[in-house]
Amino acid sequence: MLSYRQAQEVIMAQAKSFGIEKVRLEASLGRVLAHGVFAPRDLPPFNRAAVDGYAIRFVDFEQGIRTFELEETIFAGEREKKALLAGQCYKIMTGAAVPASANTVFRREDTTEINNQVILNTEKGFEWQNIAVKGQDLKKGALGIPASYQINASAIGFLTSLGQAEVSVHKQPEVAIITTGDEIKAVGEHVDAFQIYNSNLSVLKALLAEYDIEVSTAAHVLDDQAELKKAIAQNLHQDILILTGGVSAGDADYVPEILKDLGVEILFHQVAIKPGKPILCGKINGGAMVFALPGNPFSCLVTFKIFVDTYLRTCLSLAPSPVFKLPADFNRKKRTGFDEFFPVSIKGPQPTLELTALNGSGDIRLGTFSNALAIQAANQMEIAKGEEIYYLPIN
Ligand SMILES: Nc1nc2c(c(=O)[nH]1)N[C@H]1C(S)=C(S)[C@@H](COP(=O)(O)OP(=O)(O)OC[C@H]3O[C@@H](n4cnc5c(N)ncnc54)[C@H](O)[C@@H]3O)O[C@H]1N2
Ligand code: MOO
Repeated sequence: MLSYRQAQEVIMAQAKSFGIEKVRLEASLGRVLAHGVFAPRDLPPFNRAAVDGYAIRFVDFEQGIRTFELEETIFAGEREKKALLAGQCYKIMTGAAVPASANTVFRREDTTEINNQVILNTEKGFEWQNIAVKGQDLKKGALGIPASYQINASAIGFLTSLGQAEVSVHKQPEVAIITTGDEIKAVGEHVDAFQIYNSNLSVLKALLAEYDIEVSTAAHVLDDQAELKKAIAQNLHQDILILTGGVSAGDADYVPEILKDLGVEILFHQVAIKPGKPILCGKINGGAMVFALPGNPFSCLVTFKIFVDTYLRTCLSLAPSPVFKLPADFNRKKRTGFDEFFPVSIKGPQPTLELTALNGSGDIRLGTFSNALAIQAANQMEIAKGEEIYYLPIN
């Protein structure tokens, strides 16, 4: 049986680009830049006053001048009318362009203005004080954001400042989800005593939405071999097909056989992890990468995070999800020789990982009260309180 890292290698070797497209900047949150974006001009584009105050010539200050003639007032977006002469100052507002004749700004609080005279009440001052100098953030022609950057709110702001109305991003894959099981109902449908709601479908849609991926098909199929075969066959042309349930050893666990019958090449079936051992991953020539995730809700979440995520990130040219280390504030023993994943919360001013209650992989609370997935390595049979362990941020 493969370890999850070996399985990730197998998945990464299958990664491919889904192409490149241009999207409006407002619609680009979560998308991954296909090309670097360069600065079309210096940023800031002018010497910008960083405070409300008075702009002077630093040479005047050096020569001991402390009282200045107020020459004119400059608001943000305005150009000055005259250059400063010795002993003169501008009143200037935050965000306004500091004229070329000035190179130091004093805060309003450090001055007294009476009858067009401005008196400095401080002996501290330096050249370019309180000025964001033209090009200090980014020089014209310099790389602003590199390719393979996943666009977040800050980047939307940055790209707007770079004057980008649209950006080239990696195309999203076409993704289909098929959930299986006679016991599964959609919310709103009547549920009998032995039936449950289709939480896996909602979880998978939400996990894909983090990449701004909207699923193209979402179907639920009963444990009926013919129906399941039909539904799978209809979706093998997609870029990614995600199934949940029906991959382990039960009498109604038809997924592996059906996939083989339909010509899907099985890349691996079962990985040495808990939860999520029954996962199957396959691919059809010229068609879908297939992930058959275990039906248990937490297994479904974990296997998405470890495997589907790895595939998506590699295809979209993103680096693998980062893994971090913090001390555990609990003891934990494990019986399997597998890598085990369990929900934890990062807590406290000197952060530690705290266990989140979860009654096994069927617990419908999933990682709701956690923000990380801790990893107990295969060979680490016991975690002692205080020991540093790896975790993957989630939520
Ligand atoms: N004899 C064995 N039995 C099981 C094994 C095994 O190795 N040998 N593996 C166990 C593990 S581990 C898991 S995980 C499950 C995986 O089972 P399946 O992927 O075949 O899934 P199902 O049997 O269809 O369902 C399992 C569980 O999950 C619930 N489920 C299914 N779909 C959904 C959904 N869309 N939303 C919410 N919950 C769902 C389902 O009702 C079951 O309770 O197998 C173990 N058994
Ligand atoms: O190991 Mo299964 O994936 O939890 O219940």
